[in-house]
Amino acid sequence: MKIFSAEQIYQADKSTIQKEKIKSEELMERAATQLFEWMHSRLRGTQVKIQLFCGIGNNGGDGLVLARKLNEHGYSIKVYVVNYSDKRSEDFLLNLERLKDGKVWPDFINEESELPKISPNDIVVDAIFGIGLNRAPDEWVGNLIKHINNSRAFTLSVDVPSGLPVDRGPWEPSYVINSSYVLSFQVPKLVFFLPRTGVYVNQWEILDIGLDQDYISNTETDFELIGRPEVLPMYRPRLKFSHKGNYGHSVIVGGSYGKIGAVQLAASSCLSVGSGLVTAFIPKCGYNSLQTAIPEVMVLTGSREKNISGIEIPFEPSVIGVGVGIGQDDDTISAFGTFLKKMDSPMVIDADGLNILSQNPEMLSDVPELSVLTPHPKELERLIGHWSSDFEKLEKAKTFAAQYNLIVVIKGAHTVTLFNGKGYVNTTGNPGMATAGSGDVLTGMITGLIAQGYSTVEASIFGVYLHGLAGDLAASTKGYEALKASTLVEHIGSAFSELFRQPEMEQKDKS
Ligand SMILES: NC(=O)C1=CN([C@@H]2O[C@H](COP(=O)(O)OP(=O)(O)OC[C@H]3O[C@@H](n4cnc5c(N)ncnc54)[C@H](OP(=O)(O)O)[C@@H]3O)[C@@H](O)[C@H]2O)[C@H](O)CC1
Ligand SMILES: [K+]
Repeated sequence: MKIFSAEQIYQADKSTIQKEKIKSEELMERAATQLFEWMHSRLRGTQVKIQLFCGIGNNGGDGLVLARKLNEHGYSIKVYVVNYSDKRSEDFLLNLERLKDGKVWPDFINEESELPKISPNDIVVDAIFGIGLNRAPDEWVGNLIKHINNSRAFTLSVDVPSGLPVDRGPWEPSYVINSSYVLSFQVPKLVFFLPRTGVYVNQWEILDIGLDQDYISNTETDFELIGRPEVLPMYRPRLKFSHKGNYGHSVIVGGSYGKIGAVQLAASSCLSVGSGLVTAFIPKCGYNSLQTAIPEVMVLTGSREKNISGIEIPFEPSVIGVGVGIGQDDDTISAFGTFLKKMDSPMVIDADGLNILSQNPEMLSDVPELSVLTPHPKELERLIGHWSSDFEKLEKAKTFAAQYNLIVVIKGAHTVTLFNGKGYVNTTGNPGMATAGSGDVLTGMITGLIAQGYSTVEASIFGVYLHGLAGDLAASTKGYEALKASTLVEHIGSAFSELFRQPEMEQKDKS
């Protein structure tokens, strides 16, 4: 699903109004009707107090229409207009009159007003600011937002949490609504998925308000949300008359004394995702344990006992996953540098492989083009430097990826794969996956997919999605805390099956 910028959403708005020959107020009515139906289908007339805080723009206008409809259906409502500007939108004004026609008179809140009482049992509708927010809210508006947050009432945000800009980090982090639920019009917003801004969104849902489909399908976006519909077309079915030679030979290079398990996890994930053959290159100390743990994996060792000091692969691998558990011994660093120079196969570089690159940036130009780097935020910071917002991080990482013609997979709650100026935002996974070895599993999975002929970017997007799905399936039986990286590997097969589960079966499961 495409993730539009605010500008593109306004454009979609305009295009819908022109094409359908409707007025903007009708689109607002349509949007707010969706809001009302969402609430009404859940509340079914419950007499809970609903406090609606409406700004003076179109986000506030949506709130006023919703208030009118709730009132018409007998709900107990209280409406406040947060009067932060004289520049009220036309549709706001029109709907203010319509609300008054229904004998609902809002209280106007300004700088001098007392903060209204909000009980934790109330429902707050947050329609103060939408995607039009373009500067820091005034202090008194910020204080109102803090007051709403402190009330602990269930807070339903219209389109976006108020105070959260959609194309940058917030000016003042405490002046943003902590939304219990965001009902976002037509498209998800990027800020829902980024670590510093996603924290304001507990849950979100899209409301389809029928914006122009032609505009939506013909417009290129900088970011895309990756769900099942996006990954299914990437899947490469295995052919009946194929053999292991058709599915590539992966090499996993890594490990050091005490960290052979990292290679074990990567190699077994690589096999489980379908790589035809897998060879591991490790220091001698890991030979017995690795051969015993995974009989399917072939093992090559270097000359040293405890770490890698030279890497010789006596064949041309389809792909190389390198860095897991490799350590940062001086000899390992120079072995890694030499290896990068002589190899042409695409690589998936993780962990200390990345740390070696950040300390020896001259090596970056030797990384084969279109290889994949899989940093977690700390490793990324070592590679690209500090950032002050998620947006700056994404821009810097995009520039870095373009400079070396690489794919950068920024791991996190919503892992973002960056390639060719575009970001692919993953939707699977859970906090149980924040555990030792989880990254090694991802490295193995992406490597194994590349071995089978997936392009490196598809392998990254698909691998990240499957890894998260395996984690979700594992968590459904194990819970978050007990989830181990090896449990992820065990669930890779079910993750593939889950991809092809029919919607009817899902329905049946729910009943
Ligand atoms: N296509 C859709 O998704 C539809 C969305 N709708 C809703 O419309 C809002 C966007 O409405 P808009 O009026 O453009 O913007 P806001 O309501 O977010 O803000 C109103 C104005 O407030 C001014 N502003 C911005 N920041 C501040 C601030 N910190 N303090 C004071 N005032 C501020 C700004 O105007 P200026 O001229 O003063 O800059 C804003 O324009 C969207 O989120 C949806 O809820 C439609 O209802 C249906 C279609
Ligand atoms: K809002």
